[in-house]
Amino acid sequence: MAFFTHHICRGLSSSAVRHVVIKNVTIIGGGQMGAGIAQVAASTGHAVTLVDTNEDILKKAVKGIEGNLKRVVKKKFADKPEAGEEFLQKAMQNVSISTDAGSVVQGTDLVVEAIVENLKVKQDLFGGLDKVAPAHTIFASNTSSLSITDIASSTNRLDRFGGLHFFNPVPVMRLVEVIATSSTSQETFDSLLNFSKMLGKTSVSCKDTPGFIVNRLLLPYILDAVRMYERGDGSKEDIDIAMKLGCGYPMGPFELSDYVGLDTMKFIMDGWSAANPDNPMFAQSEVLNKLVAEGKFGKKTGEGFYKYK
Ligand SMILES: CCCCCCC[C@H](O)CC(=O)SCCNC(=O)CCNC(=O)[C@H](O)C(C)(C)COP(=O)([O-])OP(=O)([O-])OC[C@H]1O[C@@H](n2cnc3c(N)ncnc32)[C@H](O)[C@@H]1OP(=O)([O-])[O-]
Ligand SMILES: NC(=O)c1ccc[n+]([C@@H]2O[C@H](COP(=O)([O-])OP(=O)(O)OC[C@H]3O[C@@H](n4cnc5c(N)ncnc54)[C@H](O)[C@@H]3O)[C@@H](O)[C@H]2O)c1
Repeated sequence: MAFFTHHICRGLSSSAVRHVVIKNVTIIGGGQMGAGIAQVAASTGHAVTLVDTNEDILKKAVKGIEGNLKRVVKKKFADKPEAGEEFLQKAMQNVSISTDAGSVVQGTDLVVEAIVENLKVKQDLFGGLDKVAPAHTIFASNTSSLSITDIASSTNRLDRFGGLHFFNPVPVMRLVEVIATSSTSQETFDSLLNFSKMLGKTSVSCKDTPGFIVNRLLLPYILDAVRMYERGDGSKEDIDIAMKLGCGYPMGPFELSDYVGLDTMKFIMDGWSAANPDNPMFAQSEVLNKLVAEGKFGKKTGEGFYKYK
């Protein structure tokens, strides 16, 4: 009931409350999610700096963004190739890269973090950035499963901190979950909603609860599929076919796991298992542990539940 009232209040007051106009965005983490968020933000007119500790990953991300945009342009501007070329040039000019987050946040309105799913690493990153980012800068995490409140606790800007949970692949998936903690200001919440709208996404919000809406429902489904496979009740191929043809899902649970990344999936599981040690849902999975130990993280490494080479 408390949540309902809170939610309505946010909705009613949103038109009256000012929001920060987000023009300059720093995205930290140049992997699948960071690159996707950068692509969408750059192609909707935002000046984007993509940051990663690994320069090769940044180069790969920029190449990937350009390749994706070329595909989009070819389709969207089929009758107007010049306008398409101009769109591509503008979007690519909006993207710059850096390996030093601290030096680029000076001029940024919003930091979106999409680094490894580890609380301590995220806290260290935000704690450091909090000391150097301008006062008006909003911080947001793209975490799949961690508490936004816990991540924000490493900073002194609890009112300017929220969750922006995008879905993979970002350019295609239309949803963003916008999460306010009990300390997030209305202005910050509205700014994040407005930013999501500017990216062309539909947003939903919920309390800062484990997995928010989508992953709270998706995680048990995927883990049940893994247990079913481990028990030998069905092959992974048949389980995938069943969920695609029986439910109309675009990917089966094993294809989706490989797509998300088995390393990320294990980070999520381990985090929830530590928080809920008695819940059998989060018990260790032998199959998942083995694949991750072998460096088979799914599509991004060429092998996971399936081979992609
Ligand atoms: C235990 C833990 C479990 C929880 C994990 C949680 C993880 C996380 O927090 C939440 C998630 O994200 S959950 C995950 C949520 N995600 C899901 O559930 C995803 C489920 N899968 C899907 O929706 C579809 O299989 C895809 C959209 C991936 C591919 O579609 P398809 O029909 O099989 O193949 P297609 O015909 O080739 O592509 C169609 C169009 O998409 C375009 N495109 C494709 N990839 C692209 C990229 N990387 N970039 C840009 N664009 C890309 C492509 O160009 C084409 O565009 P066009 O304009 O039409 O020519
Ligand atoms: N993969 C998905 O489907 C998905 C969907 C939604 C949300 N998420 C979340 O998004 C985040 C990133 O996931 P991903 O799939 O893009 O991971 P990824 O492994 O593809 O990319 C993570 C990137 O972060 C970089 N990195 C790590 N620590 C860093 C630091 N301190 N500073 C700068 N860069 C750093 C790594 O070099 C890597 O390139 C995670 O929190 C994940 O839970 C993932």
